Amino acid sequence: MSTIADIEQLCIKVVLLGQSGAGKSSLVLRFVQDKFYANTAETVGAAFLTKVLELDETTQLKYEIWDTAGQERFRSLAPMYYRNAHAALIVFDVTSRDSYEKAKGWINEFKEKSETSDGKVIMFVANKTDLDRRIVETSEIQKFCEENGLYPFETSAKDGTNVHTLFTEIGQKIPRNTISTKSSTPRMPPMKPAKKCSC
Ligand SMILES: Nc1nc2c(ncn2[C@@H]2O[C@H](COP(=O)(O)OP(=O)(O)OP(=O)(O)O)[C@@H](O)[C@H]2O)c(=O)[nH]1
Repeated sequence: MSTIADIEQLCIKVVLLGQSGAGKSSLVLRFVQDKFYANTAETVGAAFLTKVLELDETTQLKYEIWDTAGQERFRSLAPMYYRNAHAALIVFDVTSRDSYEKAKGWINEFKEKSETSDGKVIMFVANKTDLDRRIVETSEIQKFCEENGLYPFETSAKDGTNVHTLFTEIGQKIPRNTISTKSSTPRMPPMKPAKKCSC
């Protein structure tokens, strides 16, 4: 019957890495809930959030997002969260050179230790671009990304600039053959949630 649809769900694992205060949790909350909080509690260990986007009538993209804690005392936990991730968002605060330098330090660690197969996507995310006391300039970031094969992205979790685009681009850049899929059982409209994937 034409009203029965098979919904395929593609699951991608995304991890956020970067110094404490860079705005990792704020970016995730902007994407998942479209909210921003001026005062946030520091992340302890990691937080896990999901969001499902409809790609078309028969395909959903499920983001399984690990928002890691930036405090140094949690650093040794990070491999648990970035292992087998399809994509990493390495985030820094454009008003802090220290935050930028710390972000650079995450790149090799993720490249070498994430154990993700082909098609690893690394977004180098310059956050807090709404602030006028910016220190790390776009030209410097672009040059660094060109030299290191990264995708540069400028965002503001506060005003929402580029946040949705950042996450949708991740979905587009990850090669489809590296993403696990699960077809839901056939179902009738109105739509029920698709069967959960196991990745
Ligand atoms: N102006 C501005 N402030 C931001 C932005 N993103 C985050 N903040 C603020 O920066 C502070 C830290 O943000 P968080 O999202 O908690 O930072 P985090 O990287 O998750 O920090 P940890 O959990 O400690 O690793 C909070 O006060 C946020 O409100 C932004 O884009 N613009």
